[in-house]
Amino acid sequence: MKFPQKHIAILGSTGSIGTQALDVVAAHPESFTVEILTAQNNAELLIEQAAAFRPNVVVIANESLYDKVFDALDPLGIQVYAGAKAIADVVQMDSIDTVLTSMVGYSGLIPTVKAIEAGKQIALANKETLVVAGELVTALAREKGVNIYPVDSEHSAIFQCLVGEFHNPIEKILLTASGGPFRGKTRDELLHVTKAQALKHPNWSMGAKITIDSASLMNKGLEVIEAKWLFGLEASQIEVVVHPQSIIHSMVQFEDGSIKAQMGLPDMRLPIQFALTYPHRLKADFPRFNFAQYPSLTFEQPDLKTFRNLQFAFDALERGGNMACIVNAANEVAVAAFLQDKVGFLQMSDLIETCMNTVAFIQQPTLDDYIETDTETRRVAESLMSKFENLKI
Ligand SMILES: NC(=O)C1=CN([C@@H]2O[C@H](COP(=O)(O)OP(=O)(O)OC[C@H]3O[C@@H](n4cnc5c(N)ncnc54)[C@H](OP(=O)(O)O)[C@@H]3O)[C@@H](O)[C@H]2O)C=CC1
Ligand SMILES: CC(=O)[C@@H](O)[C@H](O)COP(=O)(O)O
Ligand SMILES: [Mn+2]
Repeated sequence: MKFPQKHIAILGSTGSIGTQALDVVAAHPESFTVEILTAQNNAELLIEQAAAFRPNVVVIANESLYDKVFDALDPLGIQVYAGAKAIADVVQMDSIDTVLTSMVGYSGLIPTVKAIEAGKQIALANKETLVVAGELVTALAREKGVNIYPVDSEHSAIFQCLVGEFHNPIEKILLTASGGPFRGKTRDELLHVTKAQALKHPNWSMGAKITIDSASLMNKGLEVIEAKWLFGLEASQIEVVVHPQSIIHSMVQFEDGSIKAQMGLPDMRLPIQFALTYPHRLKADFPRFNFAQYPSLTFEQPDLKTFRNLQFAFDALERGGNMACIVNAANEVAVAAFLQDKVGFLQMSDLIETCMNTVAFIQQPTLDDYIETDTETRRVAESLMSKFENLKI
């Protein structure tokens, strides 16, 4: 079977996933045409990428940067738009068949919904979309006959284990977690950790938000929720296993007890490429794993009492409705505040817990309810923050 050329939009092309996606494209120019690139603030890199990959369209979300991007790219015949609404509009263009959602945070939700409504295939890096509105988004994808291919390394691993097994029920998945830079630390030791320490992930180089999420195990919590919606699982079928080396990217256990694992060196280009090329595997020169260099692969249980965010994610799954949307919005405010030295590391969890107990719960949310919940949670979280700032340890 020949791999058909894909016409892609890369949302968040200037980020960690976006730039690695462009590396994948550059290595296979015959397989991909980049039609659309988008970014938030990094106009210089967006212009540079557009000059190299010659998309038809670019969008800069920050409207104040429109003139700068337009002046650079209009002479190249590239259409330039600005604003969040423009991102949600361009993903519906006829010229594309696939959208890689690699922007960070809640900003991914509406463009992903619009792309699915237009029947585009989704390569999903933006896990927050499924955390906020997984039930709605996956139902819409089924209705429109759209596939959502996971980019997140763990979910790609699970997907790769399931190829050839789609008719076999999953008994459970084993979602691996590195444990982050603070694995093994006590709450007392976490009281005074700095953002510089939290930004040092042991195995992966990623954007700031997901790196802080990894340090607090919120990333694993978001991934538990992401896995539920991608693979149609109950919370009881999702087990988190700490695996500090990040070589086994996750595992699936079937009903006969067999466990399949997907392994490799930590390198996001592989899951990005597989999400864009499934069911094909394109030849790639990513560095190969060598067992002799890893004589010991180790496993341990997560510490949910110290890293409370992971427990909150399981609680949110049990509550259902808009609870995961509340957790996500509170976490986005908490992480931004931690990165600005406004709250301490452990206070991020306190902020999320208070929002979970404060913001109105809705059992059957509509898209408008999710949007309202996100806005309301941010309002509550910001107002709580002023109190937390005074208490900062
Ligand atoms: N990095 C990784 O290895 C992995 C990432 N993911 C997920 O992929 C997503 C992207 O992560 P990552 O690449 O690390 O993030 P980065 O912060 O590196 O990049 C984010 C991208 O999104 C753009 N962006 C930021 N805010 C907005 C906004 N409000 N509207 C539109 N665009 C915006 C940024 O533009 P600008 O540069 O102009 O600010 C940038 O292009 C996240 O959801 C993350 O959880 C999942 C697995 C692994
Ligand atoms: C590369 C990737 O998928 C990240 O989500 C990574 O998994 C973060 O690692 P931990 O959250 O396990 O520390
Ligand atoms: Mn991951």
